[in-house]
Amino acid sequence: MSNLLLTAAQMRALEQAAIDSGRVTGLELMERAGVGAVDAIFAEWPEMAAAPGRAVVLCGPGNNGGDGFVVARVLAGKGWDVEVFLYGDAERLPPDARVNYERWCELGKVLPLGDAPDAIERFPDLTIDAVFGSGLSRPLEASLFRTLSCFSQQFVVSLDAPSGCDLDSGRVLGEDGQAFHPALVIAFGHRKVGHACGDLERASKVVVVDLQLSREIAGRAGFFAEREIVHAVQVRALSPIFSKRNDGHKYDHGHALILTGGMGRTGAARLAARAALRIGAGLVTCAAPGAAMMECAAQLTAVMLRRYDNAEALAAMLEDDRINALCLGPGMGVSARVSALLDVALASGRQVVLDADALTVLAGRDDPFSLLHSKCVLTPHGGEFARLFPDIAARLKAPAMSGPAYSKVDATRDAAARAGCTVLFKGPDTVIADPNGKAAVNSAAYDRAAPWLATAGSGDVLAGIITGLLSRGVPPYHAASSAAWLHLEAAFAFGPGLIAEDLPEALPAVLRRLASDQAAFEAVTTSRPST
Ligand SMILES: NC(=O)C1=CN([C@@H]2O[C@H](COP(=O)(O)OP(=O)(O)OC[C@H]3O[C@@H](n4cnc5c(N)ncnc54)[C@H](O)[C@@H]3O)[C@@H](O)[C@H]2O)[C@@H](O)CC1
Ligand SMILES: Nc1ncnc2c1ncn2[C@@H]1O[C@H](COP(=O)(O)OP(=O)(O)O)[C@@H](O)[C@H]1O
Ligand SMILES: [K+]
Repeated sequence: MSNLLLTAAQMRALEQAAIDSGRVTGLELMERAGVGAVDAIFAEWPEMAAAPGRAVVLCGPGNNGGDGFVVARVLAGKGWDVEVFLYGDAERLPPDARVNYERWCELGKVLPLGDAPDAIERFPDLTIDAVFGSGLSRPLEASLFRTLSCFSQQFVVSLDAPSGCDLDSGRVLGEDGQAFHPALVIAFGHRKVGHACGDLERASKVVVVDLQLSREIAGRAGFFAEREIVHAVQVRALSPIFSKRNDGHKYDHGHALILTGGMGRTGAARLAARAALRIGAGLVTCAAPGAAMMECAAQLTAVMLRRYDNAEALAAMLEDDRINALCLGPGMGVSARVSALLDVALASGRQVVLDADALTVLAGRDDPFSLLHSKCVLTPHGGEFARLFPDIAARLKAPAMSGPAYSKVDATRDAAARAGCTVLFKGPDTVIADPNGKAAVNSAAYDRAAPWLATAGSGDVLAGIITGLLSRGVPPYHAASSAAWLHLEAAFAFGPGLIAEDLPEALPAVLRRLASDQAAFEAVTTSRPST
């Protein structure tokens, strides 16, 4: 599956380019969408393919409705009993949707959508929501939302979008943002940004119907500029950064320095340090204030320990230029002392991960971003993001009243541009952006939902994985996005019951799997006959 996440406008541009190529028409694409949707439904629920049942298809006034008419026709052709309802005026349907409306009218009736709730008494086995897709431009009328909500039973399938949800942001349009929750969403062509972030109900599933646009558009890889593209993060088996050279020395893999808080507050930094070591940093040192040395010494083994009591001591430590990545924030507290440490770390020009309290300290400054540089990574959760970027957070929080709505991806891109460094904005939908507009989403949703990752200290582990990757030479944006993916995979490798300590220990299993995927990939490529 492609890991591109498109905006609605990008999807339209791809479809238009395919149509302009003269090799496919809009009507053919609509047919592919509708036929593919029925295949996807039957793949999801094979019992439906085996025994035709009763379906309700709710169509809207645009091409999403057109897809609905195709689905109705295909289901009827397979022996289903299908009732079709239309929101709006058939005379005003766009041309392709109109053609499919007329084709359906040769087979059955179309009733006004307001009558649809009566159909519930006939116990539909399947409901198709084809009211709005990528063309949603304003909030649903309350009566329409009520009608849709009547169908909130198990087998509701939304074509392209749960109607009412903006596909650029995943946000439900409207003051109260009430969401309609289908069991299955069938995305056409590609997943859209809104399938991976925003308010989408995490229990539903998204599958993609391939519209085979690449057949029509040669060289699609370069279709969009890099800064316009959003990727779903996926660490491929091939990446050399996760394995180590056979002849490497520990210093070839970097030296990460993690600053701890005071006595009784060193756990967060120790978690980060363990994660940095597990991801392959050659050396990891925790630097602790004198009063916290005993506490750290009692807990650390492979992670080394140094003492620092103030900013001068940190500056002296950084004279060792083998230390190539720092992590500040976890458990450090918010004080003038931490602020001074921040200055030293940033002035050193090293790669720096700023997390937790370091972000709060930064946010308290008159000019939070003046010392940041391109080798920094900020890892805010929602609260820290709002402290650092209050106007951006307010814009994201305000009700989305029209589409395309401002998304978490837009917000993270704006934040990264302002900060001049990579920003990783945490949450079930973690977004990573760099100052040039590069952006990716690591979505813990659908088949990758891992709610047990929302546990104290898991963010500290993430900061440690990023620091470890930076120390190994992975550039900031890639370190942050790969770390988000590895962190989630580690949560899966362990499963429910996970606590933060388990995450670093689960990383070897994730790396082992990547290595075996790589071996499998190499076996395929080397056995493939050359042409
Ligand atoms: N362009 C293509 O070639 C293809 C498009 N496809 C389908 O077409 C969809 C996009 O079609 P459209 O651009 O026509 O968009 P939609 O079908 O999502 O709806 C747009 C229409 O709804 C109206 N509208 C928007 N929000 C409204 C609201 N809250 N209340 C009342 N009316 C509202 C708009 O004014 C417009 O008339 C995709 O999601 C996909 O399902 C697929 O058939 C694949 C091929
Ligand atoms: N519902 C969720 N599903 C999956 N991951 C989540 C969820 N909520 C939070 N996370 C992830 O858990 C981590 C929590 O980090 P953070 O908020 O900094 O907490 P802490 O400081 O306690 O470690 C982040 O990586 C975040 O992306
Ligand atoms: K829909």
